[in-house]
Amino acid sequence: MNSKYNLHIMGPLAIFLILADQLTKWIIVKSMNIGDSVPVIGDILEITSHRNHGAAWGMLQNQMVFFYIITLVVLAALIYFYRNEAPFKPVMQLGLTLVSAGAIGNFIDRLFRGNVVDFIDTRIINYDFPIFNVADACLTVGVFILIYEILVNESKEKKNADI
Ligand SMILES: CCC[C@@H]1OC(=O)[C@@H](C)C[C@H](C)CCCCC(=O)CCC[C@@H](CC)/C=C/C=C(\COC)CC[C@@H](O)[C@@H](O)C[C@H](O)CNC1=O
Repeated sequence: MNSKYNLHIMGPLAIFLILADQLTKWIIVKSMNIGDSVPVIGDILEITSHRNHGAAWGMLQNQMVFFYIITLVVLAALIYFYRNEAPFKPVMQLGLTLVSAGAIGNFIDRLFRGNVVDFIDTRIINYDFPIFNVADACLTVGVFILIYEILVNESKEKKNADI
């Protein structure tokens, strides 16, 4: 994992995550009615068939054109950073790959379904977290990896500057 772009790893990983996201959503659409819920781990984790016409927490309902534009801008930014900031930085490449796969997964839903299929229904420490999907999980983990990478890099650069 130390070639300049590691595309032989990140490419297949992105494709796998997008396929996993689309396959899980397809199974939910085909096998459950909207609102159906199946307990997996007590009431901590359930599979609930849900549709979101907005963004996280249902923000900006039915603003599909806005979501298309935002997603394309996000993807363009991710490609730019991958080419210009991520060479020889596998952790940053991983974060960018996860965010890209998540954005594409939800983009496919918005384009062909007009909404996003959600089904992972968790209750974390009694907080009823919004129902989400594999693409959201990729986006969120990818965002945290990028935040970590940027913070770690900044602290390293400061240390080098102090020497
Ligand atoms: C994850 C980003 C949301 C995702 O953004 C996308 O598609 C991107 C590519 C395009 C959006 C139009 C633009 C980004 C808006 C920014 C945003 O929203 C800030 C979010 C912060 C984030 C920390 C990074 C919290 C996390 C929340 C959730 C995820 O929990 C794991 C709950 C998900 C449920 O509300 C679920 O119903 C959502 C539904 O699936 C549609 N998903 C989206 O809009």
